[in-house]
Amino acid sequence: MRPPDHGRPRRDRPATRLDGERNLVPTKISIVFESAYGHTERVARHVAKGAREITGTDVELIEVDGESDVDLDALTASDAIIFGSPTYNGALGWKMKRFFESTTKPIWSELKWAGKVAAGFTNSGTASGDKLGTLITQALFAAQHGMVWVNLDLLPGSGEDADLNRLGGWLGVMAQSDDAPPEETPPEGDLKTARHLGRRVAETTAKLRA
Ligand SMILES: Cc1cc2nc3c(=O)[nH]c(=O)nc-3n(C[C@H](O)[C@H](O)[C@H](O)COP(=O)(O)O)c2cc1C
Repeated sequence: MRPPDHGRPRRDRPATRLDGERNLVPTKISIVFESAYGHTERVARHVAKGAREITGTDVELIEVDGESDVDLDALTASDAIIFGSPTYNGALGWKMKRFFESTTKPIWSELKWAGKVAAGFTNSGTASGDKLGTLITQALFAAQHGMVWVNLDLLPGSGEDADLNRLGGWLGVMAQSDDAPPEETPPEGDLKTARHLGRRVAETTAKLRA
């Protein structure tokens, strides 16, 4: 019996891994986020930074304010949508929920976002803080829309501030802010993880478009 060939290069088709030099497929990624005090916004900016490292990726940051409606046509024109929210009471914030519900009639009823790439991130005050509740809600929303969820392909960090995947999550980015202002927290490891997710979404989106 032949051993599995996971990870071996295939010679019968061109390599599909894309990097900054080789991504010739232009893609558009929208990052829709909520943030009351700026910590989740900082995470969003690092997700954007990672995505922009992949040449040809156009990134737009859209903050939901709970009053104005998000331009759903702009999102429909995107190849990928990344969702970000603080965790409040173990779930996502109401502004994000309001945005989710605003898509049901105009978007979900015709499955207009089916096939788009999706991913998510959250920030909360404590290390766990039940952040998973937020990420699960984001992923379920994407699933109901027929979107393709991108997770984190990372081993867990050991909890040190600079560790990639410091808090050991896989469904999306988990970040932690304490009482310090957003200039000081979340720690570098969480921001690094956010950049990683941005790059991974951009690479995956370009591969799917190619
Ligand atoms: C109403 C409320 C509920 C909260 N619930 C949680 C929680 O369940 N878990 C947690 O770790 N932090 C919780 N926090 C802390 C927030 O998650 C944290 O302040 C927030 O992520 C900061 O993000 P922002 O600066 O983007 O608003 C809560 C804060 C508020 C105001």
